[in-house]
Order: sequence, then C-alpha cells, then structure tokens
Amino acid sequence: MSNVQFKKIALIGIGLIGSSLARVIRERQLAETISVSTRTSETLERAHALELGDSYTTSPAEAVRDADLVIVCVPVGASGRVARDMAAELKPGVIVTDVGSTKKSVIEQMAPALPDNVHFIPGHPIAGTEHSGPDAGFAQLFQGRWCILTPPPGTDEAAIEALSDFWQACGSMVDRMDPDHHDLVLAIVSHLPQLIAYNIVGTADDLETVTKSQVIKYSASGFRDFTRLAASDPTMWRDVCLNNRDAILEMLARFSEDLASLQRAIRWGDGDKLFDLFSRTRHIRKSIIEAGQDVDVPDFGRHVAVTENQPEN
Ligand SMILES: NC(=O)C1=CN([C@@H]2O[C@H](COP(=O)(O)OP(=O)(O)OC[C@H]3O[C@@H](n4cnc5c(N)ncnc54)[C@H](O)[C@@H]3O)[C@@H](O)[C@H]2O)C=CC1
Ligand SMILES: O=C(O)C(=O)Cc1ccc(O)cc1
Repeated sequence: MSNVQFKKIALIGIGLIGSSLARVIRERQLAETISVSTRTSETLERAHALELGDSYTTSPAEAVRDADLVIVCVPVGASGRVARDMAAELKPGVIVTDVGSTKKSVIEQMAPALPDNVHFIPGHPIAGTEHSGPDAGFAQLFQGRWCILTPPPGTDEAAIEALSDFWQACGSMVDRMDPDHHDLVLAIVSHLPQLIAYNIVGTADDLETVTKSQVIKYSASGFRDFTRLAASDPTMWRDVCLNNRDAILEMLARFSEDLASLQRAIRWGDGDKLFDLFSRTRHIRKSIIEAGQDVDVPDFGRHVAVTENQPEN
C-alpha cells in the first residue's frame, strides 16, 4: 500500500533537517516527487549526488512551483528572505511550513510575505544532532520525537491535520502550541543548555593553567556532552539567539540568579542547600526516562535506579 500524502514536496534548504526529511519521505513514500532548493550550488550538487530529491534548483520559487507541501529548512534568520523569494510561485491551497527552532520571529518574518490563499503552519521538530549539512541527515531522526506546530488562530483544520499526519508518518508525535509559549519552553530546554555548553567549553578553552591536551585527555563525560552541543552549527545558533532574544534573556537572568545562589552555598559550606537542590533535580531525570524521552542515552542508562541517598555526614 502506498503512503503518499502529497504529490510534490518542496524542501527549501537541505542540511541536517532538510536531508533527514528527504530521506524519510523517500523511505516511507510520503510524496510522489521531492524538489530541493539550496542557496549555494555546492550544497545543491551534494544533494544531487546523494539523490535526495527528484529535481534541484537554487531558486526557491522554481522549487515550490506545483508543490502541495513546502517545508522551509534554513537557519531562522533566513526564513523571511526565503518566503519573499518563493511567494509568487506558491500554488493556492499549498501548505507552507518550516522547522525553525524559534517560532514567533519566523512567523513575523514569513507571514507578511506569503499570499492569503496558502495555509501557513509553522512547525518545529524537537529532534537534531550537532551535525549539519546534507550528509548529516538520516531517516530515523524524527522517530519517537515531538514535533510542535504553532498554527495561527483560524488556520484551516484539515490543513493542520494533513501536516500532523505527515509528521506522524515521519515517526513523530505532534503537539500544538502558541508561538510565544513555544519560544519560552524552548528557551529553557534547548537554547539555554546550548548557551551553557558554548560558555563552558569556551571557559575551558581560555584556561591558562590547564592545557588543551589535558582538557581533551581527562574530559569527564559531563564535559564531553557539552563539547558535543558546542560543536553545533554556529550560524544556526547565532540566529536562534538573535531571534528568541527576550525568552533567552529571561532564562539567562533566572539561571544567573540560581547560579549565584549555588556559588554562595559552596562559599559558606551550606551542604544542606546543595543536597536539597541536587536531590530535587534527580527527579527530573527520572521523569524523562519514564516518559521514554532519553533516546540518546544507551540502553543501560534506563536501568540506573535513582535512589534517595542520604549524605555521608
Ligand atoms: N540542527 C538541529 O539539531 C535542529 C535544527 N532545527 C532548525 O532547522 C533549521 C535548519 O537547521 P539544520 O538543518 O540543522 O541546518 P544546516 O546548517 O544543516 O542546513 C541549513 C540549510 O539552509 C541553507 N541556508 C543556510 N543559510 C541560508 C540562507 N541565508 N538562505 C537560504 N538558505 C540558507 C543551507 O545551505 C542548508 O541547506 C534551522 O532553522 C534550525 O533552527 C530544528 C530542529 C533541530
Ligand atoms: O543535539 C541536540 O542535543 C539537540 O538538542 C538538537 C536540537 C537542536 C535544536 C532544536 O531546535 C531541536 C533539537
């Protein structure tokens, strides 16, 4: 039985997310044809060599012609430009979506450029890696991960359902959210951890008394996890920071306050305070494991019991 939902899907941008979509669309036969558009001819050639689509162009307008689903997969700061470039060729009734890590700013950039006769449904798959480019994608990326849709009020329900069905066919679970709330939630669960990673790896890199080779040689797994995040694409994360400014600044302010309180507890030897915080935070990890959202952790991680250890003294 064929799973085809769309005759033609246009992927604008073919990096980690675009190429993962291309692969899963092919593998699960979710479209008859895939058109691919990239900004540079080098990336386009690579996408062609990897056979990620059926047609290739550096023109977003050409790629979206006759498409019934358009997925914009570029850094969030480029989404307005892409919307303006493709607007004239969008067919009436087409679903236009994106995968950007921020939603309010993407909507502000794209919505004014799009014609009224298309269904604009912003989206964000909460799935990714530190790798980028067309070689980095894989068909399983979205399996078991959430995809958040932020349709504007009044959006056609059938179009939202069609897009939800598409993400489910890619393996995702779908939620709907208000864009402002999305940006606040993602600021704490994704954008702040990323900034902490950039900061801690930068701090280690700046140290004068510990050599780089010692940082590499003795890096404990906690630090190694930060280096993975800090290896992510700088353009993408620069754009996230500039496009979710208010929510990120709010979370950074809270984080700095809490860090100062931790600093005080260490300075004054307040073991109870440290122990209370460290006990409270264990439960979050336990809840994530119970919800089956620790997909990046090797299987043995699921069986480590979280116990209520008491301090030694
Ligand atoms: N990397 C990740 O883990 C995740 C990324 N996202 C979002 O997905 C989007 C794409 O990210 P990735 O695929 O990871 O990035 P990527 O760097 O792997 O690919 C980006 C693509 O956009 C194109 N591009 C770059 N600048 C452009 C511009 N100014 N105009 C037009 N095209 C341009 C590139 O040629 C490439 O095809 C971003 O908005 C990002 O926030 C969402 C979930 C996870
Ligand atoms: O690699 C990781 O750990 C990620 O968290 C990937 C990621 C990056 C950006 C997003 O908007 C969503 C997921």
